[in-house]
Amino acid sequence: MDVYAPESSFSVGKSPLQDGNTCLQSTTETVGLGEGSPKSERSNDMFRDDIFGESPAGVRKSGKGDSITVENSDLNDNWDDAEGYYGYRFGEILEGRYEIIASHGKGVFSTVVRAKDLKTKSGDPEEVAIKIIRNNETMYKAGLEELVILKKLVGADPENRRHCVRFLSTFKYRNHLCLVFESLHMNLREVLKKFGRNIGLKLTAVRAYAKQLFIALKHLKNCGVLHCDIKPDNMLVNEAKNVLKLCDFGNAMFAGKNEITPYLVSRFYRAPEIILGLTYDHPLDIWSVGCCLYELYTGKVLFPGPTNNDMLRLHMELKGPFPKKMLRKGAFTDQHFDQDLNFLSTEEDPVTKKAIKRLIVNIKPKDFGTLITGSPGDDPKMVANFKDLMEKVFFLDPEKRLNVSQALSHPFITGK
Ligand SMILES: Nc1ncnc2c1ncn2[C@@H]1O[C@H](COP(=O)(O)OP(=O)(O)OP(=O)(O)O)[C@@H](O)[C@H]1O
Repeated sequence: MDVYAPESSFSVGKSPLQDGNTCLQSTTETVGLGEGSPKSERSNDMFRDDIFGESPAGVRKSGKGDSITVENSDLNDNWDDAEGYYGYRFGEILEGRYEIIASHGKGVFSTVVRAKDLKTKSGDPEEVAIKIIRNNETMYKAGLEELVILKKLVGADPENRRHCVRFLSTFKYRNHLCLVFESLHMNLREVLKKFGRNIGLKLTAVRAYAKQLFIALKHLKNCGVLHCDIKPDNMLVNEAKNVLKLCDFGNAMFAGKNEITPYLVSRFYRAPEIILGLTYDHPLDIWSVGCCLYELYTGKVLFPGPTNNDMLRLHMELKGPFPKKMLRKGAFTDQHFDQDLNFLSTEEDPVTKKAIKRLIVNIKPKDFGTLITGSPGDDPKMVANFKDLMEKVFFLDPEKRLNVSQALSHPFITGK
């Protein structure tokens, strides 16, 4: 299989019943939900709120959106709400060119709208997505950083084959930085909700998405970019759901000497090197992709820790104790381990309700096989290959973790 070959159509749900739409089993483009494709459900998704770090509003590098109380920089701008989100209207034309037709979603950092580009080269209107950054100095600056990364990624992919959402242009409108992208249909959190709640997607769909994600990661690596916020919410698919693109480069940074912070990446998808305070690099994104692939296949979060300390315990319950060498290098190791490098679980005393530390020794790793059992109809060889890929992605030590080139040539991806 040519890993760079475009994807043909496939169905995503595990069974016709579960899909609630028998069309999903066909290989035609009627795979979508048809009329009234869902507007993003992100803003009222309780689950989504829970995946952020200890900090209430998630983590943005350079303080971007990290529990920031946003002061509207210009209270005379009565088109903004109190939090600096732009109060757009349907039918409104931005930049004399983009007519807003629907909403795509809302994040900590922006509102994303669907718009018609009325000034295309061909003369036919085309749909675009416009990310309207909140009117706030910190977010504006962060938006400019995102722009630098987007330009780098698009410049290095002239043929649009690397599965990163296509950045088209930028403009400033009523004090908001606006980023224009190709418009996609829905994010994978929504796909999972619609087609795979609690039971996940078909392994063939997971494989197709995995391949495209690794192509995106390879592109990021070639450009020296770390995404730092890979999660199903930041993966978009087209209407046929056979093309996936990575989006939201708002946390992305160039690899190199970056600030050590225990809250980078949404918590469930956060690699152990981040939590322990080691230097980090491309393997951190591989870890997040691994968490997402497991979640896509099973419909369940692999490491649903409510705190960083719980996350480390869950990591060890799957993979066994951390290598001592790794722990010795961590800037935050002493928050979670004693002097002899035994794990200290932070728990609530049932009587006093105060936080106490409990020493945990002899943590035994699980066999990944018990977590991935395969679903009826799955090719056993493909299931075995998937397990093997997962085992290699979840090396606690980032230096031993599967790298993106190895991932692209892994039998689960190549089918060989
Ligand atoms: N090009 C696009 N096409 C379709 N939908 C999109 C597009 N870009 C973004 N969206 C939708 O808008 C949501 C928010 O986008 P994005 O993550 O870039 O914004 P954000 O403000 O940085 O959010 P977050 O709070 O997650 O960091 C996405 O999860 C997705 O549902």
